[in-house]
Amino acid sequence: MPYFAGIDLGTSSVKCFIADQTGQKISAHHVDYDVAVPQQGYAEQDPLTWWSATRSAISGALKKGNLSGEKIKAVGLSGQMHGTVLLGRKGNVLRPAILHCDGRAQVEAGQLSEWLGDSLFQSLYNPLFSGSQPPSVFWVKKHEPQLFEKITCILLPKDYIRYCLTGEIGTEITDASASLFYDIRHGEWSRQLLQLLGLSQHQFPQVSLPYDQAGVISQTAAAQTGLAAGTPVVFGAGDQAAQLLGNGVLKPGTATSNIGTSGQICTPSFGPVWNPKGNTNTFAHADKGMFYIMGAMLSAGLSLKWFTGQVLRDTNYRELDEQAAKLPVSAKGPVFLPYLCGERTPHLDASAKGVFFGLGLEHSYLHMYRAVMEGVVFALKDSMEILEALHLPIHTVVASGGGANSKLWLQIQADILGHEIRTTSSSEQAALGAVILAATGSGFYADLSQACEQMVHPGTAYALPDPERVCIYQELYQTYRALYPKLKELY
Ligand SMILES: Nc1ncnc2c1ncn2[C@@H]1O[C@H](COP(=O)(O)OP(=O)(O)O)[C@@H](O)[C@H]1O
Ligand SMILES: O=C(CO)[C@@H](O)[C@H](O)COP(=O)(O)O
Repeated sequence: MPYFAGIDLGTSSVKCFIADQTGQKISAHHVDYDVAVPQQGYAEQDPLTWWSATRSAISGALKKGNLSGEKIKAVGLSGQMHGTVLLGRKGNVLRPAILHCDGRAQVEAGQLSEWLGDSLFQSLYNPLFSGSQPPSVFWVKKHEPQLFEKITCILLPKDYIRYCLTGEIGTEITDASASLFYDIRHGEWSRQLLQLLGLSQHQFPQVSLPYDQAGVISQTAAAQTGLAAGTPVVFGAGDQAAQLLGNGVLKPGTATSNIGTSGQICTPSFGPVWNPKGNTNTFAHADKGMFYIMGAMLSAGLSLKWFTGQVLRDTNYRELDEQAAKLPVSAKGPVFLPYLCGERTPHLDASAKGVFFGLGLEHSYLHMYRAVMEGVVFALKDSMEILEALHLPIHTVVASGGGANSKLWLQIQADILGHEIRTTSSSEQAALGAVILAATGSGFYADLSQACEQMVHPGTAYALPDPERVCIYQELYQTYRALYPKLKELY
């Protein structure tokens, strides 16, 4: 039976997931890394650390499954989006990557948006935000001008890993459209932005389809990973398109509620959706011609990781979940605002900060633990409400990302979002999406729909909204919503 490998380069870890043609997990291994914060609001990772972690994740997965590299018929990729990897003339990394959650370039995002006005917004379909590529590159131009002059190539995170695996430079439409250098309306790298920043088309990779073959595993990468030289590698997709795919969500009507390091509500559409308020994103989906619309928060799983790691100093989620689930839900709070790194949807404010509101002597660490989970879901509800106001049909919600491992968090999502929450059988949805791209690109399936039918299966975990808790959370959500406008000035 043929096996396929999917590599998902997350913000907290890189995962290598090996599956057979039915999507069944054969083996998986992940390697964690940190986000460097050299100054307040900055978020960086060294691409060389990604590559070394990816090598270990691949060789670890092969070893755990007792597999030789020859068993893997094709490799696909998924990865954190929007971030900026800068390469020099010899393909050398010029500086640490500036990540999607980096808040340093808020001024630059504002300046570019102001100078280029509505025509830029209309061609990108998305507002620029700090952490997306154009403001980050503009920041480099202003603050590191000598380094800026050395830039030969601007890449997205997972595209750097593919370059290490194959020696070939390239990108694909899901990640290109989310770089915010790509003019969705005209289907090319934005001439306006390139001209303004003094960049040329040659500094950007060619844009392919996610399931196209990008190259093969090189001799060097084979020696470093255990994969066989010559194994086909497909381009892959940005992690939101990949997790949609790994959940089998290709058509409108279903949304994913993703709690990874960051969090997103995403739903497919047949074309880009124009949102004049600019507080959602419209990016290309993995299937040719399809799009998805997304509301994105910055600190989802990260909020819980921060609270358990830095405050409780106890990361036993299972035990904490069990105890917190016993507390009655109360409309009196406390309420947590999960803006630890600023926020994207709906506020687009890199200066926003995390807050616990309404603490009293009656509250314990468990109330705070659950408030963190609730605050994350309130932020996802903000996104859901905007998508619904844009008349996007959402009949079914599928939970995704590391947060879907928590039964309590699934229930909180059902009660706050007011939808039944389903899951799929895989706990590595974005990596499974990368596997699906590999299986389709290597000709094993005719198209992505057929691959999803065969490789994505319903999970046993689900949660139904409880009418009483739904009412209590509606009240608490009003408090949550009222807090940001009152605090904005103080931030
Ligand atoms: N059992 C669990 N209970 C609650 N949260 C969990 C659990 N397992 C993972 N998580 C959350 O999932 C997050 C990681 O999700 P993941 O999708 O792996 O992130 P990324 O792709 O960004 O690396 C963690 O930060 C943590 O908050
Ligand atoms: O920023 C976005 C989507 O806009 C995220 O999808 C990032 O790409 C990172 O995802 P995680 O590592 O948090 O899962």
